[in-house]
Amino acid sequence: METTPVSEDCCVKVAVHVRPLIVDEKLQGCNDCVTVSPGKPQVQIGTHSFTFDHVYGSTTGSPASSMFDECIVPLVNGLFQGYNATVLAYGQTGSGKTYTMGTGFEDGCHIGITPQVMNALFNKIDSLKHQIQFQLHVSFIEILKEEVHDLLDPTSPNKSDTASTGKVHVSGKPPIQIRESSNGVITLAGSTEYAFVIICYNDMCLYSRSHAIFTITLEQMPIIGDGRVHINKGLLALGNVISALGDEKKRKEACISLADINAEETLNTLKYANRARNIQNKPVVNRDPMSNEMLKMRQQLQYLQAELCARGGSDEVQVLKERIAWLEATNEDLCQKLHEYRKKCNITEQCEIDSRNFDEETAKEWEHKLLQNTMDKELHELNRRLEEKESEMKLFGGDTVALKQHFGKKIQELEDEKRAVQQERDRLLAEIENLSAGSEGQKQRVQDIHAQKLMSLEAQILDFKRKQENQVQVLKLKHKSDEATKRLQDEIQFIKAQKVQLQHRIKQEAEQFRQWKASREKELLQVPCILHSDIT
Ligand SMILES: Nc1ncnc2c1ncn2[C@@H]1O[C@H](COP(=O)(O)OP(=O)(O)OP(=O)(O)O)[C@@H](O)[C@H]1O
Repeated sequence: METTPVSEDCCVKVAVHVRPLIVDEKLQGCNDCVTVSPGKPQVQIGTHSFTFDHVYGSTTGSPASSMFDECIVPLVNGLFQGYNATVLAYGQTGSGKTYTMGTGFEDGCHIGITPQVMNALFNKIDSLKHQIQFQLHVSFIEILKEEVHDLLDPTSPNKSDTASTGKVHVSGKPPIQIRESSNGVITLAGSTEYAFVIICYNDMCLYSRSHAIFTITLEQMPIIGDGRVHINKGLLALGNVISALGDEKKRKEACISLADINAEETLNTLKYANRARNIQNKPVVNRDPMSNEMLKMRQQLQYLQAELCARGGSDEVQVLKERIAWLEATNEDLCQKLHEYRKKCNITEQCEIDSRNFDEETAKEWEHKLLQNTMDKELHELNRRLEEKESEMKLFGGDTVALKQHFGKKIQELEDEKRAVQQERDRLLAEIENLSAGSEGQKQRVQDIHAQKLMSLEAQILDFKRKQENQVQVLKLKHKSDEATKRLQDEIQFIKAQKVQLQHRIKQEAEQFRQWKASREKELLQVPCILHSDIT
């Protein structure tokens, strides 16, 4: 159980119950030794004066009939709120503890505290039974010679007798162990505890005893729909002398006798009771942690439900609804604008793409034209060089032919002349041969003529040789010329090859540009389709 402290501390309340002189005391001639101040909770004994919370009995004290309402009812009410309480009757033997606590039942018309507590308890349970489910647990023990015995033990042979006589009897059960837990709670290990969902007054009265501790444990669960949740658990121990000083809230009844023969004991009792008033308590509510949480949630739920109900028909809700409607309309409008903006963005973007495409195309065309121009110039230069070389070649080629014809003719002429000279020589040599058979004179004359002719021929042959040497020189020059021509022809071939390559490149570049332009135009033709699909 969780305990919830309350804000205020409180002292143990002490009430003094002064019983009248009983018959035996009167017979013994006893006199009153206790004086109660009229209308005040004060008691005088000899020279001692004590002030308590209440003083009942005697001729000048409060009537004992008001004791329950004034002292006990607040404790019973506190029990339903989850507070513990103890009512302890203290006093010497025969001072009226049993009479006051009402556990004897032998006094006929008198009803003591315990029966009244039970009566009040069941009345209250009855009035709340539709809202709260209750469970009562009772235990009843006695203390005799410092041993604790269970008076609710069903095996006890004297159970019925003790209930009727109100006297203390030892049950057959082993002594109960008194234990104190770490949080100061006193428990009675081994005691029998009776649990009652619905208990009647008479049932509880069966277990009433004097010189004993009667403990009532009350558990409460609110009835909410089908669910049952523990709220708190209160403990009311009537006459609990064991844990009196450790309990959280106590009501102390001090019973005293008026008889002067008990004056010393009465004085001690009053001193003890007076000290007990100084004991400070800090009341706490025993609450189940789960129920505590549930209670918070329930309170929150109730608060929210109340707020919801309160707002349900208020102007604030109407304003909020209108604001929601306005926000929704604004949102729709903004969505529409966003859609249109995106559409425009797409178109602008496409225009930019087109622009970029246009720029790219222009640049490409410029590049193409520049390249074509450069290559045209290069081709033109090649043509110029080719023309030059061909002109040079033509020049070389013309001279060579003319020279060839010239030398060919010359060689032919020289060959002819050489052949003619050789024939003439051969004829002369033949004539010289024939002259050997003729006259000496004739021979001599003929030889002379022939010698002259031979000389002339030899001179002619020498001339031919010289001409031939010139011819050789000319041929050497021609060879050189042929080599130059060959180089020139190679150059022309090279230039022609370059020209062919350049023309091929020009053609290739033009074709590439044409293809690029065609694909660009094709892309541009596809643009409207892209826009259409994007907008859709
Ligand atoms: N207020 C009272 N008015 C009339 N008679 C009383 C009152 N208080 C006690 N008596 C009577 O005094 C006698 C002794 O009382 P009681 O048995 O209650 O004392 P006790 O303190 O319980 O004694 P013990 O400690 O020995 O059990 C009983 O006969 C009882 O009827």
